Amino acid sequence: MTTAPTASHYIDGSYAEDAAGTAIDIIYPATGEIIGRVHSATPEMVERALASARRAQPEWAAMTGMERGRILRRAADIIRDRNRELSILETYDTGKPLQETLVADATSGADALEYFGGLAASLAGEYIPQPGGDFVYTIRQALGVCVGIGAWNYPTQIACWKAAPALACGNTMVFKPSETTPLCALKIAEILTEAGAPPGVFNVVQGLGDVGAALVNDPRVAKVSLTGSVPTGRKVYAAAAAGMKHVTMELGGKSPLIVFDDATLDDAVSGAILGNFYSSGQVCSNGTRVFVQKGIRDAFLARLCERLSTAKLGDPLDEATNFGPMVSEAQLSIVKRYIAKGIEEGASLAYGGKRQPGPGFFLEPTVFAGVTDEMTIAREEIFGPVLSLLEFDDEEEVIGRANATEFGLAGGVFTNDLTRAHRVVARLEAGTCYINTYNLAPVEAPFGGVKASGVGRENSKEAIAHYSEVKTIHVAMNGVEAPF
Ligand SMILES: NC(=O)c1ccc[n+]([C@@H]2O[C@H](COP(=O)([O-])OP(=O)(O)OC[C@H]3O[C@@H](n4cnc5c(N)ncnc54)[C@H](O)[C@@H]3O)[C@@H](O)[C@H]2O)c1
Ligand SMILES: NCCCC=O
Repeated sequence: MTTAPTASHYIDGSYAEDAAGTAIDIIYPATGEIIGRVHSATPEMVERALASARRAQPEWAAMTGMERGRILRRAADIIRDRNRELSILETYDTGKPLQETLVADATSGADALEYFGGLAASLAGEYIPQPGGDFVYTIRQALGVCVGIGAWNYPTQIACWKAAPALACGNTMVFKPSETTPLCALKIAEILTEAGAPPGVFNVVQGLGDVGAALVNDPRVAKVSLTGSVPTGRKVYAAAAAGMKHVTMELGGKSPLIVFDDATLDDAVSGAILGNFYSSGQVCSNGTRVFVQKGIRDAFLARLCERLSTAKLGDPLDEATNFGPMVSEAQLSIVKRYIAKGIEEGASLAYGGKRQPGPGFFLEPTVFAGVTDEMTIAREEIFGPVLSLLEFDDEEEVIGRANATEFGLAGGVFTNDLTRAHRVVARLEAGTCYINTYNLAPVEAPFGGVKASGVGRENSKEAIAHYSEVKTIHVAMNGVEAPF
């Protein structure tokens, strides 16, 4: 299979190139090899993409929801038919093991297109009766041209989670993938065209932050949906506010995972593994602060380390591999700096911590014990395979400590006392909570953060409100009275 893209951008229903743009190497994280190259969008490419999206939007919005939905559902079917090929591409883009990408990426993208394709026909307003037979009705209208900006950890999923609700509502989109993972969104654009989306409905341009900023600042853009870090979120939110644009902000986290001493030990350890080491720890909602009640702390740590010793690091394209490399040398360096900081500040390295010799950006799954709330590794998002284990005595204490962060993306509780579980999650300051499980994100359920972790929700019926607006129409049936 060839991984090099046909061209850098996808505009107005076909691939487009402008070699004048700065070259961006595409690096396979498992080997460090350059497997392709794209060019950052020049101002001319940005203009072409936005003009195309603007041109296409009224006609796309004028189609019935049924017609738009049919195209999205056809795209979902094509994605499912090509799941293996798309999963391999996702693995080349990100380094995530094929074992994972086969079930979590293109499939999740297909779920979004299928779900919002199904909803499209039912997007309707309300009829509101008024005295004397007058009435009000509302209609739900598209916003216009939307911009999607992606992070590098889930390139297929992020493109689809943004495109599917946007397009279902009658918007068009210009999507800018992360410069680290430029491949997958191009395939989604190609598939949408194959499924029948008219030219300009979904466009992809490559580039770094400057290209993202050019899109966000353009007056033709009505909405911006960003998946990225909190610092980038602050910049993009501010730029969007200047243009009074709608936003969805899916940002970073430092989520708590609370394990009470009555939890089923192996389930709690499974939750901690899913919440720290899936995708080599590069998941926004990860429960990286694992609070374990004192009575089971030693047993928990021993079992966690025992199970980590069975992780299979290696060639991500080998389906037996279940732990891949970090996405880039740069991200690996960031994480290594955090590991050094953890040691320097007195946390005890209980497992891993080392880069794997050889090519690629492999870092061992890493566990710190004896972590305290003030340590850097307990406060900042690391975005790598580093779990911090903290101890606690009681419920009240742990809720206070769990919430003592600027982030609010997710949170989890493991306990067999379900009354306590519901009581605790009700008080966690987080957009998504888990009881006796962790890190699920089905398309039917809202996903997003509170506090600095974000604004708005992706997925579920909630996302419709973030990609459309309601128009209110008052109708008089009995003439009009006026004071003079
Ligand atoms: N909440 C979520 O759903 C979610 C999901 C995945 C990742 N994330 C977060 O993403 C981060 C990791 O991804 P990253 O390193 O790619 O994030 P990042 O913030 O560095 O970049 C995200 C995107 O924003 C673009 N960008 C940068 N500066 C910009 C600007 N001024 N204007 C417009 N666009 C700009 C980048 O080119 C990239 O496409 C982590 O913090 C992680 O938690 C959040
Ligand atoms: N599978 C959900 C991932 C979202 C954040 O990284």
